[in-house]
Amino acid sequence: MIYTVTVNPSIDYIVQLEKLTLGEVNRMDHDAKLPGGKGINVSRILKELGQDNIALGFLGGFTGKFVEDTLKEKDLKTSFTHVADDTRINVKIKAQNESEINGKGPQVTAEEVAAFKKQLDNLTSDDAVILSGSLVPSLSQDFYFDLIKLIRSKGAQFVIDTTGESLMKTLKENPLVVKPNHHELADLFGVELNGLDDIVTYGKKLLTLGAQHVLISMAGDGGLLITPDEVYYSAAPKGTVINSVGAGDSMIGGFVGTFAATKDPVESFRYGLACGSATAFSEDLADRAKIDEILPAIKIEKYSK
Ligand SMILES: Nc1ncnc2c1ncn2[C@@H]1O[C@H](COP(=O)(O)OP(=O)(O)OP(=O)(O)O)[C@@H](O)[C@H]1O
Ligand SMILES: O=P(O)(O)OC[C@@]1(O)O[C@H](CO)[C@@H](O)[C@@H]1O
Repeated sequence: MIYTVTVNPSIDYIVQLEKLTLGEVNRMDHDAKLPGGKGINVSRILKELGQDNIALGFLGGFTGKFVEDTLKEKDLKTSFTHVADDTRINVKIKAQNESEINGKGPQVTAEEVAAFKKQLDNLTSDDAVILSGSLVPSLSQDFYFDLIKLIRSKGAQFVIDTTGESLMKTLKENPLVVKPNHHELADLFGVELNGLDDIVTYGKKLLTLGAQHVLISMAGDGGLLITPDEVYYSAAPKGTVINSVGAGDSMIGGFVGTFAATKDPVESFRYGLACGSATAFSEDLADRAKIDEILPAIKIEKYSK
């Protein structure tokens, strides 16, 4: 089974207007309320790909109820730990450019954390856990790392979508895949990356440090897959970007869901790219029809310096 963990889910409140003027009353043209949070987005893409999975994490209050009800309507399997405080609302403003205001998230008590962790007690080597998104304020920065040690002690695989020191620290536990974008990769090593050669050089360091596969996403410039044997590159397919929120999560969902089914990293990369772009070209996350429409446009080539 694949489990996703969204410690800090959200309602994503997407607001569209032609122009945002700070300090004025602005009127929106269109809005949408979507269940959000990185792990939840991964779960939704896995479901589109027909990959059985269970979404875990913390949900609370009327906002948490909205998220849970919406996921149930979409027939997703969930097993959230309920908390007293409200799940956050993240505001995504699409105007002249895209701006996001993400909430801090609810307080989570020690009892709630213990109840959540119990769900990982029965993991086996057939399972994979995808940990994604920010932590809530009451949790220590070591929370993910402690979970990873628990997951690895059961022989299960893990994937973590995080950045900076938290990512570096987890590499020695051999994540199935890591997916920094090219800016995050540069920040990770405190360098400026000029072009694909530089990106590959630093991406390979993540393999050396312990990742099993490295995906580097580059938004409209496509992506790279680095395996111990080869490096692959694909440009992004052309299309009209409608809402790129969740493109990175979709890429992870596409990769992990396909890897679980095929164990083929290149095929997984193909689906990762298609899911990422299909989400960028959709109002909400990609659905299966959009993913299938994009797949033929993905052209992967071996990359050599
Ligand atoms: N403008 C775009 N056009 C085509 N494909 C895109 C575009 N933006 C994203 N994608 C696809 O989605 C993948 C992931 O996007 P991106 O690099 O923006 O991830 P990210 O930085 O983790 O995104 P986010 O945090 O917004 O989810 C890209 O590698 C690409 O395949
Ligand atoms: O605040 P975090 O946890 O880093 O990111 C949360 C978030 O921006 O990530 C998803 C897109 O990747 C959205 O659904 C959600 O609002």
